[in-house]
Amino acid sequence: MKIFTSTQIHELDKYTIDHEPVSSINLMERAAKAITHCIEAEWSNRTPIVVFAGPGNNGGDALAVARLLADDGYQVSAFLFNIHNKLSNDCALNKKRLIESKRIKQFTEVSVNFEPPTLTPDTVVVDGLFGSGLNKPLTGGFAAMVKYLNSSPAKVVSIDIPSGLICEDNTYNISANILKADLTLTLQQKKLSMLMADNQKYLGRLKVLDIRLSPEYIQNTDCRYRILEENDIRGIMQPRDDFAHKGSMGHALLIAGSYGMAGASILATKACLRAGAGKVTVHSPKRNYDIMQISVPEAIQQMDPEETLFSHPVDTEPYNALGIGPGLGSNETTAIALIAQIRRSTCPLVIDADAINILSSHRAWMQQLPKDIILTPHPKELDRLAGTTSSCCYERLMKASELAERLQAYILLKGHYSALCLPNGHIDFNSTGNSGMATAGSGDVLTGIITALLARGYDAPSACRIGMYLHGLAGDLAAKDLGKESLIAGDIINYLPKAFLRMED
Ligand SMILES: NC(=O)C1=CN([C@@H]2O[C@H](COP(=O)(O)OP(=O)(O)OC[C@H]3O[C@@H](n4cnc5c(N)ncnc54)[C@H](O)[C@@H]3O)[C@@H](O)[C@H]2O)[C@@H](O)CC1
Ligand SMILES: [K+]
Repeated sequence: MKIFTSTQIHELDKYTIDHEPVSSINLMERAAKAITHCIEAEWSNRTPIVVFAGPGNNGGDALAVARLLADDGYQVSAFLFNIHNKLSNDCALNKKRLIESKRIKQFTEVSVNFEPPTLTPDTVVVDGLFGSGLNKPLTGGFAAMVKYLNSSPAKVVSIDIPSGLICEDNTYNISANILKADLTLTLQQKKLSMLMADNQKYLGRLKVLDIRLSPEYIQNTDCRYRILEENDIRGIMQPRDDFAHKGSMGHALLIAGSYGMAGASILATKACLRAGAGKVTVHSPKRNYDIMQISVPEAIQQMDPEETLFSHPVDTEPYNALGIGPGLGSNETTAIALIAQIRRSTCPLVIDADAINILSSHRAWMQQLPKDIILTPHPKELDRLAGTTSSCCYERLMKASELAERLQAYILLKGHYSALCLPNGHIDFNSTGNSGMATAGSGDVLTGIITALLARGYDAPSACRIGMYLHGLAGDLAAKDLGKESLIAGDIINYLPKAFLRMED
């Protein structure tokens, strides 16, 4: 699913009007009907409804919803905020239609003073103050209104987007001036800000309503952001060749696990095997030999000359991909071995965990990273790597994207909607996964999976897309059986076969 920017949404709206063709007022009626339908499915007509409409088309939607609900027997009061005496055409037309329909209990147009109504816990507020046209944070009277609604006991349904939340960049927005909805009914597609962890508190439950905007525009318009769905992944997954043998399915090398951190290398290695690599070699310090041999008998052991850490880069000639970092530690000897390893590697590379932390504390080395390298930081690792301390998810995402462009690398920023930042500035969001996967070792599993896919011959973007999707899907399947609370990284590996099976259906 493509994620359009607010500018593109505006164009999509216009294109639909011109090409379907449909008049803009009828398109608004279509949206209003879909919204009304959802509200009626949730609340009976004994529910008092208070509608807050702004001066633009979001307000137009809200006034149309007010009329439709009143027509269906709901007790509706509506407030239209027209402080600059300027309404969009369709908002003005819907104001006229609402007044003419006469079913409404109360309609108030606010130009200067606003006497807030009493909102009871059983009231449903329909928020149509601002939608995708909001281009700066709310201030003054509108900010005060949001605060009043946020402190009221009423349930809030936001049309398109909670008022005050901007579709893309909320870096300088003020949390108190953004409405906290209980239900957000967004039109046609999710907005970028809805994918950010720090904005979830405003959305409540989120539903996407299809209002049949031009499929042609949607298909033909290039888009910086998209959410990867099952079909996108099915489209790039290759069937396993009937004549495959272990030599043709790729030989993956993992350099992982210092003494005391063998678990990370065990998880990455098992995941790599389960993700279908023909052969997996794992390089670890001598003292981890027994535990590795016992835990993953399917893997080939390669021992570092050091007892407790990674110290010697290896020849990557025999391997088709290298994953490095899980449980590696950040000892200076390891740091020097890491950069030497990166320099001499001739195969595709995945850099994770401690390997990322080492690069963060030796930033000059970043210039030596080969093109097309994959980095899989979680937010804190990204902050260290990019040298930022932002608590704003959008700002962090933009930093990750800039870094991906600068390094010509693939940066997979892990999170609920893991974001794959591509060298061309585009960003693909993952749609699988759940909060149960926020557990130690989950990232090591992802590294193992992506390394396997690279070794099997997928290119870097496909390996990242398939890898994060399957990782999340395995987590979802595990959570279905086991619940989220007790999920551990090993469960993700155990459910990886089922995730593959699902994709083969
Ligand atoms: N895009 C689509 O596909 C459709 C959009 N529709 C509705 O149209 C909405 C977008 O309408 P508009 O583009 O008219 O935009 P909005 O209704 O979101 O708001 C636009 C108005 O707000 C003002 N404004 C912007 N930032 C402000 C701020 N910080 N403080 C005060 N005023 C501010 C603008 O000057 C403008 O007057 C959507 O959210 C949706 O609800 C629907 O009618 C149907 C189809
Ligand atoms: K809104």
